[in-house]
Formats: sequence, structure tokens, C-alpha cells
Amino acid sequence: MKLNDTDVLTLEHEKITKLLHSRKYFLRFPHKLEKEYRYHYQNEAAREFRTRGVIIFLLYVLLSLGIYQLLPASQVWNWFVLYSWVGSCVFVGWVLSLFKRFSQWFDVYTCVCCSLAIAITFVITVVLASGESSILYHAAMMYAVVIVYGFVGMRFYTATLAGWSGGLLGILVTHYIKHPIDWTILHRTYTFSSFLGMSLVFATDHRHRQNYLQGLLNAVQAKQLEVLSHQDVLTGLANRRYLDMVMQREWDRAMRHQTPLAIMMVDVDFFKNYNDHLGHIEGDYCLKLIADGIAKIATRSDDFVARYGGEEFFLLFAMTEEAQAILQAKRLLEVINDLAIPHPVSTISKSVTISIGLASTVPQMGQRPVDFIKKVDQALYKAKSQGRNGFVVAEI
Ligand SMILES: Nc1nc2c(ncn2[C@@H]2O[C@H](COP(=O)(O)OP(=O)(O)OP(=O)(O)O)[C@@H](O)[C@H]2O)c(=O)[nH]1
Repeated sequence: MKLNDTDVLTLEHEKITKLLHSRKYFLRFPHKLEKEYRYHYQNEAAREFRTRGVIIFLLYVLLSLGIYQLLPASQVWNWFVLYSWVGSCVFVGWVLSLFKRFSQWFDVYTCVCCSLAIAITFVITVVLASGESSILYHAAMMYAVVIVYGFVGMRFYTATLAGWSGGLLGILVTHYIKHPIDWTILHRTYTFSSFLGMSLVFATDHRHRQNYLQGLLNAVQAKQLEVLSHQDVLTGLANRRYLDMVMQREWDRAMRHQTPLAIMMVDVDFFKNYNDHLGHIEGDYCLKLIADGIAKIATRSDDFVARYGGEEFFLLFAMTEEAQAILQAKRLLEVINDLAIPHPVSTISKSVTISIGLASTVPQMGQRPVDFIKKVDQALYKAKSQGRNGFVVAEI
């Protein structure tokens, strides 16, 4: 495994930054992100509505009391019967928000409840408003419209749909009961407050999306930092610090499940000569090629490759017996030979070669990973002394 996550994270980082700085996403993200955003948003909005619903309901009760005190006695009963339907809509929306399994339907149920609440307020206003109390009804309708847009927590399109469909429903009902509509005053109240509400919810929706993108960006940056702290800069493999963590984790796991754990230590042959002859930059390039070659044989998700230091590499294979580890060592020697990186000053080959020490063990209580590594390191130097370009299995 090479820590290629960095490439994916860099791409992700670029994508989000671009989106954050573009003005295109105002109220809609690209398809996949929009889907994720909605999922996240609906859950959060439903959770917030559990508190907001109570506040809206209290405001509704306070307003009702205010209206009740100011209305002429002849209108109180009619108004009370009709207006209590608005309260019922708020209440139903709030009750639904208490059930987490309905969160994914937050947009739908709030849209329906708000649309009905506006339609009822609309009809009450048109039918009951007359004389001195008229202004009271219209003020209450404006209040309801602004609440729907600004406080419920719907996205721009849903709130707009709820606001205008509520008005349309109100008009249809008013026509149905054949009651005249005073369009002039209605435009000054309902239409005006609808546009006011739309600009409010537009700004909120946009800001919410911006915060969401910023949150994603922070998460990607945190992940990038984490990967960087685990990565060897030159080769892109895991670094020594990360190796120590993984080795301990895999050792403990293998001990718990009593499964074999194999490790391999790899050292480039005559690398000092290579560096001295071709220079440090060529040496770096050679190490990168070898790292890529080594990463090729660690194909399983549990396989782990790290740069142990200098021109030494470390491979870890969970649940791997000695015989399988030997096969891997043979494959690795082939891979490096196939790379055919010219080595003008090697006394054993025309190209760069490696030596390998390896072993597999089922860790037991009282054994330490550091001793296991030491034995494999000794096997590696045995491979060197036996002529290089080969492997030696350590006796555990
Ligand atoms: N270019 C480059 N060279 C490195 C790096 N890290 C270590 N080296 C060099 O690797 C060489 C290691 O040399 P030695 O440990 O003497 O081993 P060797 O020459 O490979 O000899 P054998 O291991 O016995 O085959 C040294 O010259 C180090 O300077 C690196 O990051 N880049």
C-alpha cells in the first residue's frame, strides 16, 4: 500500500475550494454533493426544528392572545375556529420532527404544513378582515409568511414552494366560497412579505451551503495533515513513525487471533556506490522507482509497506505463513530485476538489486515485536554477506 490517499485528498481539496470560490453553487451543488448535502441538511434541519417548532408555537400563541384582545367580540369565535387550524399545522410539523425516521422527509412535511398554514391564514385574512381589525389580520398573515420563510429552516426552493402554493390554495378556496379579494392590500401584505421572506431564505440557504463546504474543506485538510504526518516525503510510502504504530497494532491483532504475521526487510545493494557514482539526485530517483516496485507486490488491503530509513524498506503481511512470504520475496526480487535500473558500479549485476530478510511468526505472550524485527534484520545482513540479490529466512 502506498499512501496514494494524498492524491485523492488533493483532488478533493481542489474541487471544494473551486466550488467555494465559484458563484455557481448558490442554491445547488453538483449532483453527488447535493445528494450528500441534502441528507446532512434534512437531519440537521429536523433536529433544529424540534427546538424552533416550540418557539414558533409560543410566538403563535402570543400573537393569538394579542389578536384575541383586539378583535371585536362578534368576530372572535370565527377567528378562533379558523386560526386554531394554523396552530394545528405547526403542531403536526413539530410532532413529525420528533421522529428521527421522518427526518429524510423534513422538506416534504414542512412544505405541506407551511403551505396549509399560509392558505388558512390567507383565507382568514380575506374573509374576516374588515374595518378597523383588517390591519390586524393582514399583519398576522405577514407574520405567518415571514415565519415560514425565515424560521422553519426549509431550503430556498422548498420555502418558496410552500409560500406561493399556500397563497394559491388560499386564492382557490376564496374563489370557491365566492368571496371577493382586495388585491391592492393583499399585494402590500402577502406579496410583499413573500418577497421579503424569499430574500431572507435565499441568504440563509446560501450561507448554510457555504458553511457546509467550509466544513468539508476543514475535514479534508485535517485528513491531509494526518496522511502527511504518516508519509515519507521522498517515496510516498508510510514513514517509520507510522510503521511503528502499524507494526504494534498488527502484532497485537495477530496475537489475539493467533494468526501468522510475516515481515520483510529490504535493502538496496551497493547503494552508496550508486550515490557516489551517479549523484544524490539520481539516487533519490532510484529509491522512488524501487519504492513503486515494492508497493506493487503489496496488493492486499492489509499489506503494508514503509520506508524504514535510508535505502531500507519494510513490508508487513498479516495472516501470512512463511511459505507465502517466501513467494512474495521471490516476486519482489523479480520485480526489482525487471525494473532494470542501471547500476554502473555494482559488482554483482548490471542493474540495481536488493537483499531481503524475512520471517513469519504467530506472536505469543511475552514476545516483543522489536525482537522479531531484530532477527529479520540479522537475516537481511546474512543475505548481504551471502552475496546479495537474494533472501534469507530468519529463524524465530
Ligand atoms: N540519494 C539518497 N541516498 C540515500 C538516502 N538515504 C540514504 N542514502 C544513502 O544510501 C547509502 C547507504 O549505504 P550503505 O548503508 O553503506 O549501504 P550500501 O552501499 O547499499 O551497501 P550494502 O547495503 O552493503 O549493499 C548511503 O550512501 C546514504 O547516503 C536518500 O534518501 N537519498
